[in-house]
Amino acid sequence: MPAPHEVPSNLPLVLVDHPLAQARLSTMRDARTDNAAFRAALRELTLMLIYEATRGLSVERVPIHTPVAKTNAIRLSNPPLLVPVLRAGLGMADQAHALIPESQMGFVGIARDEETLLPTPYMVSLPESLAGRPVFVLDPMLATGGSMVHTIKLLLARGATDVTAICALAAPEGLATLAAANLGIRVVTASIDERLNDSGYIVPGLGDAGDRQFGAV
Ligand SMILES: O=P(O)(O)OC[C@H]1O[C@H](OP(=O)(O)OP(=O)(O)O)[C@H](O)[C@@H]1O
Ligand SMILES: O=c1cc[nH]c(=O)[nH]1
Ligand SMILES: [Mg+2]
Repeated sequence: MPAPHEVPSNLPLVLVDHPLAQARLSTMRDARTDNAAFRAALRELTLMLIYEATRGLSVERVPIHTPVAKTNAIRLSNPPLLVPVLRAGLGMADQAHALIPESQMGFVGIARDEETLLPTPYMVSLPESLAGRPVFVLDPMLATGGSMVHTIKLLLARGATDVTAICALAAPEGLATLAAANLGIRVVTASIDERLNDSGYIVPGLGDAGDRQFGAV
């Protein structure tokens, strides 16, 4: 495993360490934050993560008139498919869609087995072909990396070649798993935390991101 904050060299990573992003993440980390405030902080953090993730997307120029003169409008020429990983990724979906309203959305449902820590998929709703389309996977937590690797393999099997994993926070172990899987993706996250504990939770982390938003199941 890499030491904390060491990023595997074959895994492009954008660390969104802006103070406003760190403030929202701190609200999410605080055990006193209730479900509603947690959801609000995740929405706001998602705005900043998507802002950074979209920075390099291709754009096209379309002639328009302002009230004063002719100019070129700029719009995304190939908007990403948004793929929230249920449940916890649902809390990022609306905000991402609000920022990129022309995007389509697919869905993947995975629950981690808390004994084995292996991903247990229960739902896939994705377009047949993803060739030529950027894809943003939305999941607040990258812990062991098992759920993210499973999701990305579903996307690659449909022809995706441009995948970005967008996470509120990531464990070094999960980044190492992604790098070892060599899937050719990039990661956008607001934090690389210290480690996983014996139960597979991110430390210091924020607990169970699904439960913190929607209640325990
Ligand atoms: O990297 P991993 O070790 O696979 O863990 C990360 C997964 O755990 C959480 O989901 P969880 O399984 O708790 O499901 P939930 O969103 O329904 O709570 C989280 O949202 C990720 O999908
Ligand atoms: O810390 C963790 C690890 C996996 N999933 C979560 O929701 N939190
Ligand atoms: Mg959960």
